[in-house]
Amino acid sequence: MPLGIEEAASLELRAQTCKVWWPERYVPTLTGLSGTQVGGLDALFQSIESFVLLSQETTYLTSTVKMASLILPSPALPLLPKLLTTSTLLFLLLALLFISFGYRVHRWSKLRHVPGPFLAGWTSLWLTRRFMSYKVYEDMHALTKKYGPVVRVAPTKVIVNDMKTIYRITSAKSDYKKGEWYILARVMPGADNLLSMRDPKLRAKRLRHVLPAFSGKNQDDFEPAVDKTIATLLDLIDTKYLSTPSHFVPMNLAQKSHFYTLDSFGEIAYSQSFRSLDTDSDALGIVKTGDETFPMLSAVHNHHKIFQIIQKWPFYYLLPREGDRVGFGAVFGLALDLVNQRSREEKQGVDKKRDMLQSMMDNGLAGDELRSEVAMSFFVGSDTVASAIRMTMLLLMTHPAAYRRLQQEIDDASETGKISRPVTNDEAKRHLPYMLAVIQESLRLFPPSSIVPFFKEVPEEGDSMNGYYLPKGTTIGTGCVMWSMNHDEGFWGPDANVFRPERWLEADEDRRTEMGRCVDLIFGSGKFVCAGKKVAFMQMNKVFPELLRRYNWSLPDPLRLPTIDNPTIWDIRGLMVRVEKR
Ligand code: HEM
Repeated sequence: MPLGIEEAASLELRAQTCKVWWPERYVPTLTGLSGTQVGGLDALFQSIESFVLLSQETTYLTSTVKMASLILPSPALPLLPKLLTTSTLLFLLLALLFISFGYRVHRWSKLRHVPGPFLAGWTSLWLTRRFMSYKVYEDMHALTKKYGPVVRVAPTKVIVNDMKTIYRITSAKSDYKKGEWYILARVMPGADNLLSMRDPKLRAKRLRHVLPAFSGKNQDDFEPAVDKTIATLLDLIDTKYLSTPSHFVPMNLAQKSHFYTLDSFGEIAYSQSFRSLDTDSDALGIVKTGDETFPMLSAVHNHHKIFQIIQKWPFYYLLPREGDRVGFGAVFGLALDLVNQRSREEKQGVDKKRDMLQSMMDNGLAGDELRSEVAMSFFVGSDTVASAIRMTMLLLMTHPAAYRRLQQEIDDASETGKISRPVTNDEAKRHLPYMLAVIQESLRLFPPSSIVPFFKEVPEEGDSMNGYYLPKGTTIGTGCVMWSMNHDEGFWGPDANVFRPERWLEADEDRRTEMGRCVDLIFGSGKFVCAGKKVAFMQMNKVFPELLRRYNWSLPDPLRLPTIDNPTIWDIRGLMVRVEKR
């Protein structure tokens, strides 16, 4: 039977996802085993999905077997064949089920006082389904509205929708640490990066190696690198994508914003562009790798253990590796090339570059540790800001009053010489207050990583919050509540869901600070705060003035509006815009 468009698109997505995780060299074998290309990969994908869903159940079973092995003493082993009659097997099965049930009741009872959906207290699959819907941010909002600030979302997991509590548990002095979830951020098998590293002592050491690179202390200002990329972006638009009243040239703004953040991050971090804007293509496949992996991540946010399993023998051999032409393997290869090239230059006595990579090397980072930081940075350093830029532009194009006011502010500042061409970060911060309000308001409405849970682990002695005691072994999702906190009518007022940058200018200083603290949380906070926050704001502050003073932007076709999903960051498909020179 012919496939419908949606079915075909879903199968294609699954097939693509498989290609990322099972690089090209495996795909022919897998498809050969199972017949047609898409059908075979689809079947494979379904088994992966089932595997993911069952992994949690496997964990229970393992615990059950461990408990059973304590009950069955080892001297009984030689007698085992005699004991294995049908009735003893049946008895053992029942005993296992009983122990398993007991284990679940015990686990449920630890957090029974915390409100939440009934099923969530018994099985992790409830939360997994929410993650896989890509709408977990809305679900978390609905839950906190119904149950209050602390909600149980899985047998050992809660979310907390309270700004003060989140600041407290993430503060430098708190004993909370990153939960096992963070292993999902281990981009390179076997080598942790700053984001995936959980051990507080190792993290403190890595921070010393890595943080100076992000803060820009050891290198030239990052601005020239960003200016260079903006010039390439404007050049691309001027030469290829300008529409006129009689001639429409569609431009995919979602894609170009990602090219901009990727290339400017390349310049800042490695003194070289990734040539996406130059070539107007995802030249190194980094964008594609991220886009294909994120849907997969949403299935495992609640099943990090599966990652621990596949990073070990024998699954290890199936993982992507340098030398692959696509997927993560290709990205590791790129990380290796960048590091090797820099080491060669060092040996040849080439003048030291003053970028992030050099700073990390000068601070003692080398080998796999360095490569893992580089590989991770391709994703954290570009996807999030690209998401913020595309959502801001979409909000502006759909809110003409805000759009006009911002364009006017930029025009006035240009005419009076308050901002130069290209605008500096400092000028933007001092002379474009409405633009800063637009950015804050856009980040508030669409926090870039609003479905990512960033689970934190309650300390050994447990903790009490908002009237609930949380014992050791509980983890708290501090990320996937960002949408909820930033759409809370109690905090933001009845127009919490409305894009209204003016709220930032109308508020008095105390209130503005409080609002800023709430939005700030989308970057994490305290000892877990995003290392690239300054870089992210600089990339945004510098690009909007250039885009708006030079061009007019609009959505050309009201019948073909873009579709928006959130399989980890905001993904807008079909953001085809009309760009006209002013
Ligand atoms: C709008 C843009 C961005 C947002 C919303 C964002 C958000 C976040 C969040 C929520 C975390 C994790 C916090 C936690 O563990 O609780 C994080 C970590 C991190 N981010 Fe960002 N980020 C952005 C841009 C960037 C950029 C541009 C870079 C690189 C230049 C970057 C580098 C990092 C790094 C290295 C970490 C790990 C920090 C650590 O664990 O100590 N981020 N970010």
